[in-house]
Amino acid sequence: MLNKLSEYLQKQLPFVAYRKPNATKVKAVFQHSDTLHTVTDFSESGFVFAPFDTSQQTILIPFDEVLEGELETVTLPKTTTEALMPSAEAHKKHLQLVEKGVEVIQNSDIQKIVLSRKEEIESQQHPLVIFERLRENYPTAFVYLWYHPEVGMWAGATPETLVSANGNTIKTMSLAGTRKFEENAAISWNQKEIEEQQIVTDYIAAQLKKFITNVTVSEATPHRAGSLVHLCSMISGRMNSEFTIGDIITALHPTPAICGFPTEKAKAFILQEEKYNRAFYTGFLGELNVKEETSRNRNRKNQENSAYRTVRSHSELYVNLRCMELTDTKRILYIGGGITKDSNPESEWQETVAKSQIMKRVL
Ligand SMILES: C=C(O[C@H]1C=CC=C(C(=O)O)[C@@H]1O)C(=O)O
Repeated sequence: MLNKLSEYLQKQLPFVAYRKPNATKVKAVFQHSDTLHTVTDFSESGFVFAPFDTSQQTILIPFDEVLEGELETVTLPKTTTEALMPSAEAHKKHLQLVEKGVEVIQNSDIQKIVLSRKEEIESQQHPLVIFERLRENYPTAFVYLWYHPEVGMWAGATPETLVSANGNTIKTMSLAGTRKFEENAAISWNQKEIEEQQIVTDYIAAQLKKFITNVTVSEATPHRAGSLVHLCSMISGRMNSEFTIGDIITALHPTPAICGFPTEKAKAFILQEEKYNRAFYTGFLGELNVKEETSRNRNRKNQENSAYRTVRSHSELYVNLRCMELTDTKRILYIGGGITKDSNPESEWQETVAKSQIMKRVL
């Protein structure tokens, strides 16, 4: 598989390689042409790559060729930029952005806004080395390397599921609140963190109730993401048969975990005040409508074995967090955090620094 990935990189053809949370095998999807396929209503089948702002194009890499297996080790030099600190100017800019966010929240009905920044690092660490080290460092994350010649190259290790659908069974999570992970240390989550995660849970549950009769929400528990820990609730249910995965995706994205609440007002603030294009950061990605054929007996008592085939579809989508864009000479990291009325700008800055180290560690 390594040779094929190198060949696709060299020929500048679209591909995606990914490793699912807690899996050992890598999957890779290779597109046989350099056409730019886009998604219109999520009835398509392929690997989807969606931006934060849905007025921009959602890209699809069709399943032209899919390989699955162990990936050979990349024998190229490995460096790290973990100790690299952002500039004083970036610090000041982020503090100002967060202060503005807190002020707007305190003076309006907005409860939460997720504010972010990007950080450019001069690095030519090879994409396949980045992919390998993300896999080594973050076994419980969804780790990927994605490329399309007309769009660019992205890599990441995200802890967050947007939605997984197996037939009509829908599962998702509400993830928010961030602390540094410390071995054997019990975390006492503060009111700000509990609230920011509850906003996400309530929103997701309310949105899903439009399509699911019995929505189940688990208690919030700590969810480790490399050197960080978040608060996480699992949310699930069975989608009523008149709806599709497209309805669920459209209702969920962008959740308050990466945008804010109320959605439209938070989004308007982000688009106006962040002053940069998030592009695919805080968008989502993953397998869309993978078709699985199963054979079943029409009648179990019937020894004649009149089997019939059913096609079941499954999708597994993740929120594009802890990610970077790879250009020829730079690695551009995207990082953010949830702001509420109680946010402390300096702590929010520190949180983005801690999140950036997830990526710097492998550069
Ligand atoms: C927006 C990001 O994280 C989100 C997901 C988990 C915890 C978050 C937080 O604590 O603020 C964010 O909502 C990011 O990592 O860039």
